[in-house]
Amino acid sequence: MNNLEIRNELVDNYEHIDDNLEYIIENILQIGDGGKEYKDLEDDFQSSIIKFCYCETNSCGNEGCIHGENYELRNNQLVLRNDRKCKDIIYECNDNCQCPKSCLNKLVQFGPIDGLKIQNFDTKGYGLITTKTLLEGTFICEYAGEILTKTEAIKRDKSQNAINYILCLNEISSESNSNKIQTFIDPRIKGNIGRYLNHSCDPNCEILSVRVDSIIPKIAIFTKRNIKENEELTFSYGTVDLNLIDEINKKFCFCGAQNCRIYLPNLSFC
Ligand SMILES: C[S@@+](CC[C@H](N)C(=O)[O-])C[C@H]1O[C@@H](n2cnc3c(N)ncnc32)[C@H](O)[C@@H]1O
Repeated sequence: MNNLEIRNELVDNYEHIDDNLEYIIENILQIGDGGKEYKDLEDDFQSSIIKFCYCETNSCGNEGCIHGENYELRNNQLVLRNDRKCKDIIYECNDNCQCPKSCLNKLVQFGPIDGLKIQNFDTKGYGLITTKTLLEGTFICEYAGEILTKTEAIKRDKSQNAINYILCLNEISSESNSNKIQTFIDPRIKGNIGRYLNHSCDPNCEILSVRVDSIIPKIAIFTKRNIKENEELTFSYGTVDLNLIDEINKKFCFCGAQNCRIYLPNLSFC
């Protein structure tokens, strides 16, 4: 499939298996409580990135361009470059950029790949498999849900005992090492296809933080290696710190990997 020819807007044809869930194709802001923390989050959610580029080439490879050269064409498909400038954080080009419409630095913003299927894995609940083979560096989907304040994330974390969907992304600011940017996403009730991805201690996918036009990052799932058809897609939910897991929240991991850490990772709120 040639992504470049087919996609120039977000396309997501997936749906939930449970009618009580609301399918959303992008992150949305939680319902507010009017407090300062919520208002700050709302400001961030509504703010736009003002750094755009003026590149004349498809790859935005100009020296000084903050965006480009994150992806490359392999087998007629856009995949992550191994030698990209920044390993964890990606800035994609947006509508304000002056680069050509055919710019290669737009991928996550166009939505999930085709061929994802929800499957029941018994001990782990539902999971996501791919019905086709995938190259290393392929974008799978976003982990999209409600963007929460930290207070709301902690509150919901305490009440989501059986199955927990809240993901906390920690980014270290380049300006100051001590400045951590935290993003809390909950796709439990309002979420996209990414909410079905299970954890593995030896995952075949990884998460990257991707920004297009908002300060709030998208959490994007990419393959870490070539993947065969019908394989389950997994990523690591984080680290396991037994000192931080209380008995009630200790959950066994059933990933089946040789290096399995026995318990599911716990949310790191600090
Ligand atoms: C983001 S959801 C993944 C989808 C979920 N399995 C479902 O049925 O909707 C995360 C939850 O899935 C379950 N889960 C994910 N990975 C697991 C694993 N390796 N072992 C056991 N349970 C797992 C846990 O209940 C976890 O809180």
